[in-house]
Amino acid sequence: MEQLIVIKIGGNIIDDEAKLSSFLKTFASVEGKKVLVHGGGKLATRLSAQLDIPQQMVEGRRITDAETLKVVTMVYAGFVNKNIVAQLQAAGTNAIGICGADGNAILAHKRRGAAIDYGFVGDVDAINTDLFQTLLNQDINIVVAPITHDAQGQLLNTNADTIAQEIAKGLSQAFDVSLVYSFEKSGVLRNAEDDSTVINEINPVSYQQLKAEGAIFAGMIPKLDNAFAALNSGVQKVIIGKAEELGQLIKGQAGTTIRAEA
Ligand SMILES: Nc1ncnc2c1ncn2[C@@H]1O[C@H](COP(=O)(O)OP(=O)(O)O)[C@@H](O)[C@H]1O
Ligand SMILES: CC(=O)N[C@@H](CCC(=O)OP(=O)(O)O)C(=O)O
Repeated sequence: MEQLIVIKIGGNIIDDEAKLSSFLKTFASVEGKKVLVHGGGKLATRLSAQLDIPQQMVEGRRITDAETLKVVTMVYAGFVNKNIVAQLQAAGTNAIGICGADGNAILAHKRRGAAIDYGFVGDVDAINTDLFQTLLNQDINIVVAPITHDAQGQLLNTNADTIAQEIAKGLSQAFDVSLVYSFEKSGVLRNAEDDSTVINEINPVSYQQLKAEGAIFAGMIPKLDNAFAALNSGVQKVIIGKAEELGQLIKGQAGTTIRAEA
């Protein structure tokens, strides 16, 4: 099967003009079919503060009220998405920027049954694989913002790590998919403050141990949960590592490789 790389770019890189620009140049030079998923949570939080809209995160998920939904849509599906596409055009690679409502790319429903009310947060129901395949077959890179829709006119906010996992999973019938979570650190670290402590491989058993020891915490927990979910649903390879090392990550020469079995 033909290869497809789904790459998620972390919030701290999005927030750093120089790092983002360098990452996008590397991304543009990667051969083959690619999807880039981004968020922009830090910028959304900053803009909300400027607009006096209080923000609350629960387990890495933003409680999204009606005003916050407007901010995140403007930030993710607006500035961040279009800035990335413009930079990819400048780097000589064609790209199209979409959110989940565009071309019915990602259908979701408002989260239900949770102990707390997350507001306009969406859980994914379906990826429009035909749309992704049509664009990829035209050699157009797809840049995806983490805003979904429910087909009833409601936009929803969905975590970007989850969007990357769902796209990777959805396209794994048609492609041999590698999923790369790139962010500001060198991989999953034994000591989250020490970039020299990269763990080369993680499996479900070592994951539970590292979590129990407190070595894996915060945003890394949902990231790894998404990584295992992808591997258990047909995705061939999942790698977590440094955005600056994208080339090596894709070749499996850097970062942390996630394994479905011990
Ligand atoms: N063992 C670990 N190794 C690396 N990062 C970790 C670890 N445990 C927790 N983290 C935290 O997880 C964060 C990454 O999660 P998150 O901020 O959600 O990702 P992203 O940058 O992709 O949006 C890191 O910035 C780091 O603070
Ligand atoms: C529901 C939910 O939490 N959505 C996320 C989407 C953005 C995101 O995931 O961005 P980063 O990857 O930059 O953190 C949020 O609004 O923060």
